[in-house]
Parts: sequence; structure tokens; C-alpha cells
Amino acid sequence: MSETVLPVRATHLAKSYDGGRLPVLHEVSLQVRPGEIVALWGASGSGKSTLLHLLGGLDVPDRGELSVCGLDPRDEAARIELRRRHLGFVFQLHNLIPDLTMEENIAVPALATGVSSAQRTQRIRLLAEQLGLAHRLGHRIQDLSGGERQRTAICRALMNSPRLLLADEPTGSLDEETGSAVFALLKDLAERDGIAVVIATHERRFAEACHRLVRMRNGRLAET
Ligand SMILES: Nc1ncnc2c1ncn2[C@@H]1O[C@H](COP(=O)(O)OP(=O)(O)OP(=O)(O)O)[C@@H](O)[C@H]1O
Repeated sequence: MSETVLPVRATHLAKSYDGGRLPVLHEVSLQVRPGEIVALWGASGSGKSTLLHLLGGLDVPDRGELSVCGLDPRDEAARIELRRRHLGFVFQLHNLIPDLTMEENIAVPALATGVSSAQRTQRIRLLAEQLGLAHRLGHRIQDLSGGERQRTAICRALMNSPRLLLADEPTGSLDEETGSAVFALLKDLAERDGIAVVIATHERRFAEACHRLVRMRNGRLAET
């Protein structure tokens, strides 16, 4: 990615629900550079998930300018390209398919990209080793611990080598120790692999350990 193409460049984004009756985001501007881990920190209902959804093309802003890895997620073709090649999303409740194995779950994003099954298997093994999951690849999701599930979700999000990882309360369902391990992993991805990471969290200790803490309050950003 050239230096001018930032993973996130959002300017004056606004979003409301309920036909405009429920304004949720106001004048939100945010830039994220490669290798940077940025926390969106704020109380429940402050708009963190809504902003992540806009960045990930899961929802569209009412107003403002948005470029994600040089593409506009409002455009459908760009959205498909983003999901296939540039973007990984980690949800609070992992959203894995419980009946499938860890390996099958991690493989899902690669199914639409046309990579060979040999390349797919190689990539899954590499990621699983990096995240300490190699010994569990054949297990079904329902048989895994919360921390293993969340690390599996991170593997799945990394499957297509994204430049930007969006993580919505990735530690929210985990105990303190497991949550710390998952957070350390996300920070490592930014610092070691140059992936831009945006993490929504209400946990102050994680927000403060990020490179940048952006506070959200009533749908507005205040950088600290
Ligand atoms: N699809 C929707 N339709 C209507 N209102 C919504 C929708 N999504 C979110 N909201 C509302 O927008 C506001 C912001 O929600 P959002 O989920 O972005 O906050 P959050 O900071 O991520 O909260 P939490 O930490 O609880 O996940 C809330 O009042 C929420 O009820």
C-alpha cells in the first residue's frame, strides 16, 4: 500500500437510525495508519459498533467521506473487494459455525478467493501455529474454550492477509487472563505484521495499551 493510501480515512461521518430520528454518529473523522492499533473507547451506546460497521461496509453512513484501504465501502464492488482482500472483522461473540471444525471455520473467507485447497491448508496451518491453535484444528467449535474460539475468529479474520483488522469488543466475553492474551495478540499483529487494527472496547486497560485512544461519547470522537 502506498503511503498516501491509509487503511482508514473517514471525514465528517454521520449516521442515524429510525429514519433519522435516532442520530448515533456526528461529524466523526478518523485516520488510521498501517501498523497502528487504535482503541475506540466509550460507554455502551456511544456508537463504537456503529462506527466499526461503517468502516467494515456492514452499514453505510448518511453523510461524510470514507475511504478504507483506498476503497469506498458504499460501493458494492468495492465492498466485496474489501472483504476478500483487505479487511478482517472480529466480533464480540466470534460468529463461528459451531458444527464445523476450527479448520473449516478458518477456511471460510478463502472459499470465495479462488486460492487452491493446498494453499488454503498451508495458510491455515501457519496461522494456527502463530496463534497457538495448531493442536486443535480438527476440533469442532462447540468443543473449544472461549479463548480458543476468539483466537479462531482472529485466525479467520486474518485468512486473506488483511491490511485492516476491525475488532468489536474482542475480549468482552473472556476472563481477564484470556482477554489479556487475545489483546496482546492483536497488538502484536499491528507491531509485527504492520496490520492496522481498530478495536472497540469499554475496557480502559486495553484502550490505554493501544497506540492511540479515541474516546467516543454520544456519537462524537475526542482523541486523548
Ligand atoms: N440497527 C440499529 N437500529 C436502531 N438503533 C441502533 C441500531 N444499531 C445501533 N443502534 C443504536 O445506536 C446507538 C449506538 O449503538 P452502538 O452499538 O454503536 O454502541 P456501542 O458503543 O457499540 O455500544 P456497546 O458497547 O453496548 O456495544 C445505541 O443507542 C443503539 O441502540
